[in-house]
Amino acid sequence: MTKFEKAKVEIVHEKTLSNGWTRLSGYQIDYTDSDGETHRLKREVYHRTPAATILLYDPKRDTVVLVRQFRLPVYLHDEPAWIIETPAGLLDGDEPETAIRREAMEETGFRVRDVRFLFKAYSSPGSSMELLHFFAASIDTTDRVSNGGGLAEEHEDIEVLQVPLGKAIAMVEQGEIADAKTIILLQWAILNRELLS
Ligand SMILES: Nc1nc2c(ncn2[C@@H]2O[C@H](COP(=O)(O)OP(=O)(O)O[C@H]3O[C@H](CO)[C@@H](O)[C@H](O)[C@@H]3O)[C@@H](O)[C@H]2O)c(=O)[nH]1
Ligand SMILES: [Mg+2]
Repeated sequence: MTKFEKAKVEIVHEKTLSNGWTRLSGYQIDYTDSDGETHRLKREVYHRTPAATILLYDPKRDTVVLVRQFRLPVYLHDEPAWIIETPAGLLDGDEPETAIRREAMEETGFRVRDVRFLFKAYSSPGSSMELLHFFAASIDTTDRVSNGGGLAEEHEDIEVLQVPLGKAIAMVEQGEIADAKTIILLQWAILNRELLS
């Protein structure tokens, strides 16, 4: 018997509060709690679409490929806002693997050969529907077929970095890498890098 055996949820009402880049909805739900009592709750949800991210690891050099770009939400924290992340992008209706191959190429110029699906994770489940698909691939210098840098028509302005894995981990500890998906993939690399050699 789990705590939530009596719990259930009924959606009573949904209203679009904002319909810009991301739709924001206000919900009223009848939440029956673990004691069997029903309460009407208000919750707001960002309808983020699925996305994917990838660890590009060069086993010969023990380096990872990271991207640096401007992120407005970080700027609003008064922090340095050109932050370092693993390559990532929205699926835009494609299968996750197709999408991550496309994003890796657009952002870094690396053509990904074999790709390994790792896991899916909700990036912020209390407020956002975003579900991130995590991948890893081994690359070497010959797989770099263009400069990457992102799509000019979307005003993407991306710097491509090739960083020793040990240095990237030190950058997490020093706060120089502060993006959750990136930290997850770097830690996966420390635990599992022999799978990519
Ligand atoms: N017009 C408009 N464009 C936007 C907005 N927000 C982002 N864009 C543009 O939308 C494109 C999204 O690029 P992707 O590479 O597909 O996505 P991403 O921004 O890298 O997203 C990834 O990282 C995010 C931050 O960690 C994640 O939130 C996201 O799910 C994904 O993993 C970029 O050209 C970006 O400038 C907006 O509010 N308005
Ligand atoms: Mg991106």
